[in-house]
Amino acid sequence: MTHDFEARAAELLDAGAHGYFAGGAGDELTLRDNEASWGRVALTPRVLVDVAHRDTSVTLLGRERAHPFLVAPTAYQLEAHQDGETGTARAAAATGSIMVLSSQTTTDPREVAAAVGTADRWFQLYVYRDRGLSHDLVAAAREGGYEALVITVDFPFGGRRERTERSGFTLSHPPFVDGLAGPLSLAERHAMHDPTLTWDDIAAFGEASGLPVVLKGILHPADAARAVDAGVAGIVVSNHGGRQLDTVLSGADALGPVVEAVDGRIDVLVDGGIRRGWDAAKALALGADAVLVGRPVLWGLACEGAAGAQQALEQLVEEFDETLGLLGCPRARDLDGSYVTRRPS
Ligand SMILES: Cc1cc2nc3c(=O)[nH]c(=O)nc-3n(C[C@H](O)[C@H](O)[C@H](O)COP(=O)(O)O)c2cc1C
Ligand SMILES: CCCCCCC(=O)C(=O)O
Repeated sequence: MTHDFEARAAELLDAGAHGYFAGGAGDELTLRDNEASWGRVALTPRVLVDVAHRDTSVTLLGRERAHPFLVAPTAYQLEAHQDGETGTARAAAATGSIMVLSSQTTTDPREVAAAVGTADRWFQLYVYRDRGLSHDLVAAAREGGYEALVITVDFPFGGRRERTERSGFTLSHPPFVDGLAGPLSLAERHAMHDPTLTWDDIAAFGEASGLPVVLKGILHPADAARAVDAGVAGIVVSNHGGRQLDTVLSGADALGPVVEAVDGRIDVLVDGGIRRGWDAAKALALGADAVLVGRPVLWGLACEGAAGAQQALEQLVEEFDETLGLLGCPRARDLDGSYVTRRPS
């Protein structure tokens, strides 16, 4: 059970690493609301529908995928378990999930790719002040056969992560990027991010990489519309797992207006607080094309390496399939607003 992994990981990980992985920004109101807000969306099932056979597949960036779950990019996975990013990639491959590898990976993107052959993989890009460094990361991603570039746009600089600071997190495994930039302290690592990044910079990375671009960290419908105009292939509605600005809107609450603004012109993904298969069904009913999952995979990895990460993903997919059946909507593609109701607050 993913909740068991969460509890066990808190015991297994040292306090520093656990504080970093689990923590959010400020008073962690958004961190808590990320999970709570899926609970405010109620499922409204239909009955007497033949659900003997269910189809969990969705289409994303023009390709059919077995189910709507992606592994969210999370940094420093060797701090969670010796299987690290390679273990997570194996788990993703075994479950037909797209792995999104972080720019702050502790394993060379090409090594991660080599461990999973032709399995689907995307690369998450941080645009650093040193643009050459970001272009070097893109080059490594290209060599590793990553199929899309997920540019994170909600990190002009790091949020106020008080739990991480209190926990005394330090890195014992140097991130891959340190091999390009030199060893960095945590403060220097924060300072690498480019606070001058604007819409004008996005196209350059798309053109240089030749890969479809997905912008991660959109909450405002006006930014979603701007992303469509910028020519990207998709967006991720995300508040970075509650780790950037506390009290911002949850993914679940931001999704509807964003979907409306995008109006089907590009793919819309969402993350934050998705812990159960039925949360993903709600996301699709509200108009998302797919969902990303961060901490549940990390907790599985921390407890049992690649096998634990795989178990966490398998549980989500299984629950999603069951939800389609019990909801009376046997095809994931048919989920729409008629299957959800906002709980009165
Ligand atoms: C420990 C940790 C590290 C993260 N590292 C990154 C990262 O390197 N790049 C990025 O775009 N997002 C990063 N995120 C944010 C996740 O991609 C994702 O948006 C978030 O975790 C989703 O919420 P969830 O953990 O509730 O599923 C990180 C999140 C966590 C918890
Ligand atoms: C320590 C600064 C870099 C953090 C990059 C990873 C990340 O996005 C996170 O949320 O943590």
